[in-house]
Amino acid sequence: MGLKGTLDVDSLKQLPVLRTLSFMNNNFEGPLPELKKLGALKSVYLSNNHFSGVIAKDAFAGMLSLKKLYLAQNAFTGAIPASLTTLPKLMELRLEDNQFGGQIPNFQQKELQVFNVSNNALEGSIPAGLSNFNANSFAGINGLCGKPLKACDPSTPVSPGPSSTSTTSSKRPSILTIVVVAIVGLVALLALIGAICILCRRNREPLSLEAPLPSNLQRKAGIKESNKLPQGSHENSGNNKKSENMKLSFVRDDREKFDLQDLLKASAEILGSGSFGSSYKAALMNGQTMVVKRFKQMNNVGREEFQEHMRRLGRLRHPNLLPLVSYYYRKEEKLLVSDYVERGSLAVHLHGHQGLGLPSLDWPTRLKVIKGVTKGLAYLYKELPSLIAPHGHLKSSNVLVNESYEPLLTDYGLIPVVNQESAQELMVAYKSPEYLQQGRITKKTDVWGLGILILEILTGKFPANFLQHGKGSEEDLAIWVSSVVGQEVTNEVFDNEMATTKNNEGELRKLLTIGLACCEGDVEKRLDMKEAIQRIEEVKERDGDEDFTSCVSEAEIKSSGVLSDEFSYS
Ligand SMILES: Nc1ncnc2c1ncn2[C@@H]1O[C@H](COP(=O)(O)OP(=O)(O)OP(=O)(O)O)[C@@H](O)[C@H]1O
Repeated sequence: MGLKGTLDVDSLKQLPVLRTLSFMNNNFEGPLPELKKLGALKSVYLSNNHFSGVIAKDAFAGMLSLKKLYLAQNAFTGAIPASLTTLPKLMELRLEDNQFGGQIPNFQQKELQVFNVSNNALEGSIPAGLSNFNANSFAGINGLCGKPLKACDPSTPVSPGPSSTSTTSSKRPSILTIVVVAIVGLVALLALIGAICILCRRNREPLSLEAPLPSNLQRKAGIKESNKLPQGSHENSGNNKKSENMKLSFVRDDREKFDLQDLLKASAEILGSGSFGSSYKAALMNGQTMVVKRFKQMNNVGREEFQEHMRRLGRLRHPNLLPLVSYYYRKEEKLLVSDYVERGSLAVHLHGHQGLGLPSLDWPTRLKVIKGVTKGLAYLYKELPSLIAPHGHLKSSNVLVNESYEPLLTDYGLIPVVNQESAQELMVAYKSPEYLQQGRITKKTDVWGLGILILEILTGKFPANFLQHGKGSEEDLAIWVSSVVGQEVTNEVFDNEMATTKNNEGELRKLLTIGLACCEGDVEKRLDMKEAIQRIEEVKERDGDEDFTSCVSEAEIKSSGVLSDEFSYS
């Protein structure tokens, strides 16, 4: 568009969900904008402008989500910033047609798929981590050597660590390298001695985590850590029982471990405040992004029983369950840690998508979500037979969706550990008609939750009680459900953003009828989970579909064990 001038990053900071920035093919000038102020960016396209000058070494520090960076065809000079080598998710880097000098920093990211530094003034050897790229990625640079280009002269400096900015000639750096190596060696030795001293001291005086870094989880969340915590290792080697009990406990073996300290120091962002407390997104330095949910009312059982229950939840494995990764136990509060799911919750996709510029969910996607939720529930029923309501807190904000819109249930299986009083006040299971009328929860309580969810997905209406976080709104929900039940099923009932056609009308109605049967107030008349699953699996995307869809679904169910003979809720 021929835009020119400089970019005002500070004004863009007011767009917290901004993920992609593109000003390619314009006439912007001046130094590289301070992109790290927009730390959540995933893609930055600034190629073919007039940006110039040296880019600071740490210009990209902390941009842990950055996947694509296009700065080609500008007039940048100086070294390629070393902080680029620390970006865990970097997949595409295009720096061609600039005047970058010095050596290429030591890129080692395995995800890197596109890399181009051609037509710059670089020199030295190509780092081993880049040797698989095509020679075109390094074209037009005489000073470079090593795979995929010609072999290096023995005197050529080996690719430097991330902080090198050397622009010296090919002979002198070898002396420089020796000096650098000597200094690095000395520093390493001092660090080792320092570490030994610290370790010795730690044995006597456990480290306190009272020194929060700016913008870390501890400060944002106000998580109290008055107790002394165990040392860096998650496998506490000491016999100190108190320390043993203060560690972050992993319930899965297949996950890279991290410490509570790592979590507390991670840069954090609040995802939202639910009925129990807040959930935080924490970006760890090792590239993992986790969600930490704080629970204050979770003292229904003692420590041992709590731990046993967490281990039980940790053993669950199903494509439609968000796995619990680890937890932290403290008498006053518990933290449950799971993976961050980029696409967020079903609630956002159903009710908040317009504000975020997301498309509304179409009918096939909604059907897929309902089928996935059903499979996840069936699995919970099979694996947690001792729980009367194995999920217990089913609602659209507790259904996350992955990249392919496969639903992932979260906050499941928590009724046994949540304080009874709070559970009654806050958890969806306790809003069921049978609880409100007879004060009981049954094996069909989750079916009722499923029914509400189906109605919510089909009508696009937000059950009022969810808006109010479940407080004092039982009536609203009941009225809402019965008002839907009372209506004749006409097409107006359906969310008009679903873009339905004549072809799928019959199937939509079929599903709505199932949803209503799941919401039947009389528990005896309500579908049980097995019936609900079978009937939902029979729903197809379109009327008149060949039996193909249902055959596939049945095969899927069988392979997941959902409809096996042992499957029974009685
Ligand atoms: N692992 C996750 N990845 C992405 N978003 C998440 C994750 N866990 C929770 N969220 C979202 O964060 C927000 C806050 O979640 P939280 O669980 O604290 O509250 P809630 O689901 O609204 O209510 P409740 O406390 O009753 O479960 C919700 O929008 C939820 O969908």
